[in-house]
Amino acid sequence: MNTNKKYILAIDQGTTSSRAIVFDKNGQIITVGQYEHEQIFPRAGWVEHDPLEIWRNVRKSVADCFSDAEINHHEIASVGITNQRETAVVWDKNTGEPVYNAIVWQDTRTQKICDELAGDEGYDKYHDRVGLSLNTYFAGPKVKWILDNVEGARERAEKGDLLFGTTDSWVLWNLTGGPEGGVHVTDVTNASRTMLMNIRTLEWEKDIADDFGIPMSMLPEIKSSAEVYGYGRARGFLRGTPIAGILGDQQAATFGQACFGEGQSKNTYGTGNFMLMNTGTDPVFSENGLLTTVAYKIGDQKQVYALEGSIAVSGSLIQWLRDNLELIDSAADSEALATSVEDSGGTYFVPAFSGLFAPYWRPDARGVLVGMTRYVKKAHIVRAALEATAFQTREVIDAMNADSGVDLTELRVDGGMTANEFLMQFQADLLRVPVIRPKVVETTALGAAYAAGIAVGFWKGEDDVVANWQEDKRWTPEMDNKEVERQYRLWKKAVTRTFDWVDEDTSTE
Ligand SMILES: Nc1ncnc2c1ncn2[C@@H]1O[C@H](COP(=O)(O)OP(=O)(O)O)[C@@H](O)[C@H]1O
Ligand SMILES: O=P(O)(O)OC[C@H](O)CO
Repeated sequence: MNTNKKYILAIDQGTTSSRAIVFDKNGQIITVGQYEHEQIFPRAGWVEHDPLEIWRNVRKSVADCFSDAEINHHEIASVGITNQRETAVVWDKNTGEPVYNAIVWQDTRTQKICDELAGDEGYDKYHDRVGLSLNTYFAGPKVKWILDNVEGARERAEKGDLLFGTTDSWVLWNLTGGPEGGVHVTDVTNASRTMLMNIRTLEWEKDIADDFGIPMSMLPEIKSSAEVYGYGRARGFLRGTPIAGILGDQQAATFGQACFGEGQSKNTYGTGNFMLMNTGTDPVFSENGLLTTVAYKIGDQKQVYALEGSIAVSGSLIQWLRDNLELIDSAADSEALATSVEDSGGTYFVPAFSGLFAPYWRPDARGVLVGMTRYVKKAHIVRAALEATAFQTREVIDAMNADSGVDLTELRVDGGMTANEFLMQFQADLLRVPVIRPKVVETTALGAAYAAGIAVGFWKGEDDVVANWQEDKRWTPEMDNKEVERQYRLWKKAVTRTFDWVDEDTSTE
């Protein structure tokens, strides 16, 4: 291998921002470029991003990295891409113009589409083939919505002019040349979030695509998570550089956290919360509201599966307290406020803003703040909002335990909210096991970097990932168990108050 190649570049196209991060051989961060993009809320329940803004931000993030560290593409061995999953982009392959904004994973406008597809057979009708139940969360229904609602889109799609991709595919296609030879590919982990891929064969299910009215010509080619997909376009910053890793962001974090053994788990605390448990080389089908997903596939090795507990709203509740209620000036302020009071003053905040995801999957739920009295101050509400993340995680872990029989002995954590020490301590209290944060908390980008590095021989394999992983801090349970169970019981009672809120006549379109 060429010794000039000292680094791997990871592009993390997340829900709130796009980042580029340069890593060295020890998995340490050299430099970061980051740009936030606009969150577009055209109606209640709708969430969109501008794909062109995202692509612009990716380019700017890469340029910032190169200028900060005074490096160029000659020193980059390969590029890995990781991304917010399920967010659907449809664009014209001749012009590179999106036909509509990206419809984001949190968006609930496709409820009617899911109801109609479910018909008499129910929401689980594809579960055995794709590992998922019909839900607004996944990409397939969003593509159908675009084809059904954007004028002329279906005809253009049927003519073969339109392409679909999650944001990994969108970024890869643009990086590799766009209309001039762009590569239209996704990886198995992202494809496993569309409802269109067979979870065992890792191939598109034509029957299901037909049910959704999605022409096969729109779908990207499904490849492994670590192989060379293409090379940076001639006039870009990454000219000639192999793009060699793609993992959906939660799978990338699982990889970056070195969860390679069956039963090993990580929990990422970002916009939402996503816990994944490695279940080995055969899919496990949940009976407790978890998703079956592909964790990773390295080149032509057999794929590894995971059970996933997805929580739609965690860090975004803190953003909402900041932006919509203006209770705090910054997300970090939530910690000082929460610890200025002894407890949540009897309040419980269930942020069912997009319905409830795991383990309930209740699209009819909406957010509630219960237990309010005149005693309650803003600090109690902020504390309840932080505690909500930990309670939701406990519910997911209970479901994991029921499905897998694995008793968690520790939890590896990462993501923006793990900066909050109060939350981490409360999490350890609720779970009764140590919560452990690694030194590099950018595990999402790191996981994609590892996949890309392994594909080109920069790293040898998973052993290098394990060797580079280092513990930074751990929180151990302190709260009295009786008190934990009392609060957890009240939390569950609060959850039941969110159900059945959306009536037949509530518009979701
Ligand atoms: N100190 C903090 N306390 C609580 N929440 C925080 C803190 N710092 C960041 N967050 C939350 O973490 C989220 C950002 O985490 P990040 O991992 O960057 O998210 P994503 O990858 O989903 O864009 C935001 O929703 C923010 O509100
Ligand atoms: O971009 P994040 O970190 O909020 O992750 C989004 C998830 O991939 C959605 O499934």
